[in-house]
Amino acid sequence: MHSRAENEFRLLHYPATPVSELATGTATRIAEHTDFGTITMLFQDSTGGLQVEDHSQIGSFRDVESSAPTDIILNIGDSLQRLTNDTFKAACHRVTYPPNVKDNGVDIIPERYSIAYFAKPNRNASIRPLKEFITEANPCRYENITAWEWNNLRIAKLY
Ligand SMILES: O=C(O)CCC(=O)C(=O)O
Ligand SMILES: [Fe+2]
Repeated sequence: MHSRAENEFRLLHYPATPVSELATGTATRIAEHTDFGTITMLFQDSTGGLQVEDHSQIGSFRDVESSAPTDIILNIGDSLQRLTNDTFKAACHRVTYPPNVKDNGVDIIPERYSIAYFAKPNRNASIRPLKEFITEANPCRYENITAWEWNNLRIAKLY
């Protein structure tokens, strides 16, 4: 399913931004979203600001703090959620101001660098739920669609 290595590699640079703009929503670093592929490997610098939504409390986001810049954060993406028929749920995440900046009286959040490696199924592969994840109690939840069709549907919705 990943034999063609149709993956994506993204180098991100977020410029320094006033806290007030992020707090009021005039600016965003990256708005909440799920990734489209199966698994994303994420490397972040020490600036912070990455948050993930708590599946048990939808709408509430928790800070993801790395203990070292060499830490790798693994995110589940939509394709793995579909393939596993919701057994593994995609992680909804976003980047905003780092924890505690408001209390520390910081006006400008420093620039931020991160690297994301998106593992994606072969474009022509179906991401219909695998039969191992379909049971009477958990019937098939997703239509048959290729990874590329799904990718393009998500892009069309975002932009
Ligand atoms: O910069 C980050 O840590 C997150 C980037 C991200 O979520 C993405 O590019 O999909
Ligand atoms: Fe992402």
